[in-house]
Amino acid sequence: MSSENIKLPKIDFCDEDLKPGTLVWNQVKSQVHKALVEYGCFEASFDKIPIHLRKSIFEFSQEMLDLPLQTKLKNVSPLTKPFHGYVGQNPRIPLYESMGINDPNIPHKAEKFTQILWPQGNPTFCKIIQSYSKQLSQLDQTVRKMLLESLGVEKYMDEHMNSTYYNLRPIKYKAPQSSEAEVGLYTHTDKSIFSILHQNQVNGLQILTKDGQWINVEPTPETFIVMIGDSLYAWANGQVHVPYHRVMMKGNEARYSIALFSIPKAGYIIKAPHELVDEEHPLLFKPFDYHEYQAFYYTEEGQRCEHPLKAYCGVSV
Ligand SMILES: O=C(O)CCC(=O)C(=O)O
Ligand SMILES: [Fe+2]
Repeated sequence: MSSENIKLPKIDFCDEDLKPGTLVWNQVKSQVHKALVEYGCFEASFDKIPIHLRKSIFEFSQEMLDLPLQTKLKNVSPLTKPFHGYVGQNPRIPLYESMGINDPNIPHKAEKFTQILWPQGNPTFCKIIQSYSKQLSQLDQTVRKMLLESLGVEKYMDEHMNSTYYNLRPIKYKAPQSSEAEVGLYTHTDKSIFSILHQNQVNGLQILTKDGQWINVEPTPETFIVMIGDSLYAWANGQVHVPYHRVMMKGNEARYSIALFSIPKAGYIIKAPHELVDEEHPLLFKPFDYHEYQAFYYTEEGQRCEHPLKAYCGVSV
C-alpha cells in the first residue's frame, strides 16, 4: 500500500530562543516526542547550515564518489567497526554506494580521512566535513535532549551523550537502468541512535507507517529527516517507534544523500534505564553492544531476519 496524502510531521528548529527551559523549547519538545512515538521520524527545518556549506558538501561528495574504485576501496573499516568505510558493488543493491567517515566532527580524524583518499591532503573538503558535521550534530543533540526530557530520564543525559560518536556517510544512488522504479536501498531500520538525512533535489526515500503505508518523503533543500535507530529504540524500551524505510529510484538522475549517524561506542552496553521498565512496559531487549549487534546483522542469518534486533537480543515472553 502506498499513500500520496500522508506527510511526515515538520518541526521547526530555527527559533533563536530554542534553549532548554524556554516556552519554545517545551513546545518543540512535545512535537518531537509526538512525532517519534507516532512515526519514529520527522522533517526538521534547521538553519544552522548555511547554503554555501550545503552546496559544497554535495559537490565534494559527488567528486569523492566519482573517484576510481581502487581509491575509494582504500577507506577500509577498522576491524572493530565493520561497515564504517566504503560500501559498494553489492549485487543486492547495484545502484548504491557510500563512503563512511568516522568522527567527522573531530579535526584530526577528518584530516586523517581525507589523506586516505587524497595523499596530498584535501584541506577544503576536510573543513567542509568538519563544519557540516559539527553543526548538524547540534540538531542530533537537541533532539536527544528533548526526547530524554520527554521520557522523564534526563538524569541519564551525560551518560547518553558521552556514549556515542558520529559517522558521516555521503551516499550515491545511480539512476535506474529501466523506466521502472528500482530499489536503491532495501527495507531496513537503522541500527544507530539517531540518523539525520539530507538529500539533493532527487527524492526516493520512503517510510513505512505503523499501519503499513509507505510515505514518500519529499524534503526541501533546507530540511533534514531525523530518524530513530534500533539502538535508541532498545534503550527507550520501545517507548518510541523505529521506522522501516527504503529508497526507491525512478527517473534518470542520480540521487545523492548524506547521513549523519550517532552511534554507541564499542564496549558501551545499551540497556534500558529501570525508569522505562515496568509492568506496562516489560523489558523488550537484553543489554547488548551495538558493534556486536551490527556484526550479527551482516551475517547471512541477520540479513534474512525480518526483525534482526528481536532475533539478536529480544526478551521472549
Ligand atoms: O538515502 C537515504 O535517504 C536513506 C539512507 C538510509 O536509509 C541509510 O543509510 O540507512
Ligand atoms: Fe536507513
